[in-house]
Order: sequence, then structure tokens, then C-alpha cells
Amino acid sequence: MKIQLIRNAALWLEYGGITFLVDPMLSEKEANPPVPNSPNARRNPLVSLPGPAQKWLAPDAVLVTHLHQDHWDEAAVSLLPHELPVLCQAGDEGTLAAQGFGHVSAIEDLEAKNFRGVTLKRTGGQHGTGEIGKLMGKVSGFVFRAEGEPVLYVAGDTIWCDEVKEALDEHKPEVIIVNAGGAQFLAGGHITMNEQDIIELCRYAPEASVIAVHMEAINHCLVTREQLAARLGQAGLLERVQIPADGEWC
Ligand SMILES: O=c1ccn([C@@H]2O[C@H](COP(=O)(O)O)[C@@H](O)[C@H]2O)c(=O)[nH]1
Repeated sequence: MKIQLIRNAALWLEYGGITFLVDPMLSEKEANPPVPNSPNARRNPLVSLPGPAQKWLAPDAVLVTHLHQDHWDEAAVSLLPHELPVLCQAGDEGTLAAQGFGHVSAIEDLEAKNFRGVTLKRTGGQHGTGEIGKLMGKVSGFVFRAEGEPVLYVAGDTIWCDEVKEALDEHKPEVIIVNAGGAQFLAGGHITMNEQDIIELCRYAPEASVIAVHMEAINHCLVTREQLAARLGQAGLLERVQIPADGEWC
């Protein structure tokens, strides 16, 4: 297994002999407006891709955890070849097909999907709590399994919650990728993992290695890599968690 953080939640994943492009947000720096009702007015993405987008346009499959703009944007829709297989959560397949993608498969809630020898199982999550959580809608994570590979859990846009605990209990992943950044609007709590969430996750899954992404790319993500590293250091967990820079391989 090899994992490259591209930017935000976008990953290039080499797993079981298959290449997956996860949650591509391929817009140029500052091409999009700030997230509305958020604590600052910086345009998105905050930073450039760590190379030309062309580097990541020929995976074996694309996996879209949910359709929020920082996981699937207009640039991805226009740049990615429409004949690529696209895997998604159930409910998003109509939108992706309407955008011109001809090979879209939903990973159903309780069914594992086999993609060329790699098994993917959907996991749940909560993209925030209360009204904000409801407004954010359905989100998914995915657990990857293949012969000779570590069990990998891509948790998606979720806070620390029962669904994540259930995924950890059921799958016992060896590697967990979490969307950090403590994303937040002006009202309501955080909608992606903050420092404390990642500390709880590390303590709940003491054998797993953790990779924290989804930071310093979108204006409503308020927890920086440096802040996360400092809190993990205080908690004695820094050696368990990789915090890659954009473009870095894990
Ligand atoms: O560039 C962007 C990124 C996101 N949004 C909207 O914000 C919320 C939450 O996004 P997540 O980062 O997936 O938590 C969602 O409604 C997005 O569509 C945006 O407007 N612009």
C-alpha cells in the first residue's frame, strides 16, 4: 500500500495493485468562494495542488466519499475522463451519472463491493451534530481489504462518533485516514475531526497507525497541522499519527 496526500481529502492510493483517486478537488488555488457562514472570508482552495492536476487523472478508479465541493468539484468533473469507474455512496450515483460519468457504482450500505480484487465496505459517520449535522447530509467512510495489504479505513468527513467506533470494532483497521481540520461554521460545533476527536480515536484503536488529512486547504478548516501536532505531542500520541504535507507519500 502507498498513499499520497494530494490536498485536503484528495488521496492517491495504491492498494492491492489498483490505483484509486479519492475525493478529488482539483480546482486551482482561490478559484472558489469562501464556504458561506464560516469564520473567515478566504477563497478556496487556500493552496495550490502540489503538482499539475494531470498527474492524477488516470487512476483505475475514483472513489467519492460524498459530494461536498471540497471532495468533488467542477474541476474534477471536467478534467477526469468520463469513462473512469467511479465508486460512491448509495444516493450519489444519479448526480455523478448526470455529470456524464458512465461507469458509476454505488457501494451499498451493508454490502461489500469487490473492485478487481479489492474489497470495499461502506462505513457510516456524522458530519457534525444537531442541525448542522443534519444539513451536511449523508457521509461515508470505506474500509479496504486485499490479500497481502493492511486493512485500511478511510473514515471520510466525520467527527468522532458511534459510527466510527463501530467501524473500528468491526474492521480493526491497521491504518486509519481521518479528515481533520476541525471544520466549523459560525454556528454549531465542528463537522470534521478536531484534535480531541483524533486523540479519542487513537486511544480507542491503540494498534492502528493514523494519517490525518483535510487541513489548511479550505477556509472553514480551523485546526492547522501545527496545532494538531502540538496537541498530539502533549497527549503522547504524535508517533502514532502522520500529518502529511500536500504531495507527501505515507
Ligand atoms: O469550497 C467549499 C467547500 C465546502 N463547501 C461547503 O461546506 C460544507 C461542508 O464542507 P466539508 O468540507 O465537506 O465539511 C458543505 O456544504 C460544502 O458544500 C463550500 O461551500 N465550498
